[in-house]
Amino acid sequence: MATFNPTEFLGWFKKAGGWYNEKYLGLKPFDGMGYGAVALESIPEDTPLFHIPDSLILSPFTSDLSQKLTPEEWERLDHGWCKLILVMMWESERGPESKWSGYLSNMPREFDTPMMWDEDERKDLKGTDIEDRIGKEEAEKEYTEYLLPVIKAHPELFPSSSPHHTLSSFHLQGSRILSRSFTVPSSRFTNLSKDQDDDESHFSDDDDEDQIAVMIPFADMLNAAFERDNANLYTDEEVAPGAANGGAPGDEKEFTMKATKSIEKDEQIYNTYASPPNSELLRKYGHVDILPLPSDLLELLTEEEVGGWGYGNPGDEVLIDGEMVLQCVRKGEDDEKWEKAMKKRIDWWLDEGQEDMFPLSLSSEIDDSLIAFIRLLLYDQEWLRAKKKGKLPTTAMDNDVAGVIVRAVESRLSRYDGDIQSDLDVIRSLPIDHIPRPTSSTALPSDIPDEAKQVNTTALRKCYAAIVRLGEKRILNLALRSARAQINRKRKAED
Ligand SMILES: C[S@@+](CC[C@H](N)C(=O)[O-])C[C@H]1O[C@@H](n2cnc3c(N)ncnc32)[C@H](O)[C@@H]1O
Repeated sequence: MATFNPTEFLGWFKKAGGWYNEKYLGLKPFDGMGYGAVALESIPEDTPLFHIPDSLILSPFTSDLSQKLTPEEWERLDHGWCKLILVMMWESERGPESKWSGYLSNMPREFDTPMMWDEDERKDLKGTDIEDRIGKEEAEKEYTEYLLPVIKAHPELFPSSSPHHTLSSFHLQGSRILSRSFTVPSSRFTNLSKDQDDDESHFSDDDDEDQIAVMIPFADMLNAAFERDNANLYTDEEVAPGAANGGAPGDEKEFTMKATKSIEKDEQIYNTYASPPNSELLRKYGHVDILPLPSDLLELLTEEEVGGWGYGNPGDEVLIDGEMVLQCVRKGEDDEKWEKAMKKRIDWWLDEGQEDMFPLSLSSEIDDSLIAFIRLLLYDQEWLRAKKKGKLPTTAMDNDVAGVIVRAVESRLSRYDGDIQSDLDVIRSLPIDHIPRPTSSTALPSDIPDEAKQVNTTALRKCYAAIVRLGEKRILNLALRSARAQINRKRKAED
């Protein structure tokens, strides 16, 4: 992250039409977090911190790249983040001529997400929810299939000698999008051109449904940590007229970052990344959240699971795959007829807008939708009622449901190589103060000398992977205990 130059970035931002609250907000490095925003004075709640006109958002709609390609070429790029990545490559290629030059030249060039780990390091993620979601091979296929043909066909836009559109540049831009983009309705941009074109014919209602990833300069300078957010990004409809810019709103649409609480001088200004579990934090951003776990959560764990290390991410989750649940419902050798019957039920479930991945969290309650899904597969009565009334199955836990949960969780646990003890050994090999984690004004307690905080990258990656595994195993063990307790309760009642 050493490429960031705050003076250059802020100068570019203002010149390009953005506004920020110079009285209250500064940018400075935070240990283990790269740069972030800091309160220069005590900030009252609701204070606008900066705002970004829509035209300053870097997106396939705001860049001119689409006009340099044929409509067919542009259409063919309509795949995942292909358009945005190519736009970022081309705008980087243009250097100072690009409207986003001061933004792109100040973006990080190095990432610590598992996508960038070597094969050995990635093995530490075996069994976790990240294991199958890194997607390196799929991403590279996307580069070869969709981007490379356009890049090769347009040497005037993408000169062959340039470093800006190689495979490694593709990974760089992809990592930037993964960790810094915002999702907005595409109608925001299509309506923009609608107003300009004064032609409504080619805008359908469906446009409102589409969400696209875009890069919002400055908004992506804020770090985040579990339940520490004190600022939020608002669209203009959500901001009172005249609040932004400290005065009259501009003619153009814009996004505004506002303080959602009063913020003390020198405190870090945090946005929210929606408190994802550590597996998602690591996959997307390359870090994990560790906090001292509150006593009510610690009480749910055994002494062995806490292991003298009472930290974790209270927002942790493990996903149980519907396919695995189906296999656990299967009793012995089922035939083709059974498969077909189950497929019907699962199709119905999905048509009802339900997910087929079920989150378990650090709680003794089992997710209602997992129970309902199991009941749908287990009981013909539930299926007939569901189909007839168009209602989801009930969410009552009984012995058979608990039995399926036990089998599914045991099967999920068997995917890891080691046990909780081995994870704790890796984690405890690093002093807690050497693992980046947020305090209010700096990332690490300031009385630790800088040299002592230096941790080698491999050791930190190993530790992050172990923290993800530990968080998941704690949750799975807890779910196992809850389901077994249900079975025991029933047995006792029967006795
Ligand atoms: C949206 S950017 C925030 C700005 C970034 N720190 C920078 O210097 O450009 C997200 C990245 O910031 C870092 N980050 C954010 N919150 C963090 C946290 N709680 N702990 C460690 N790193 C964090 C991670 O590297 C993440 O990928």
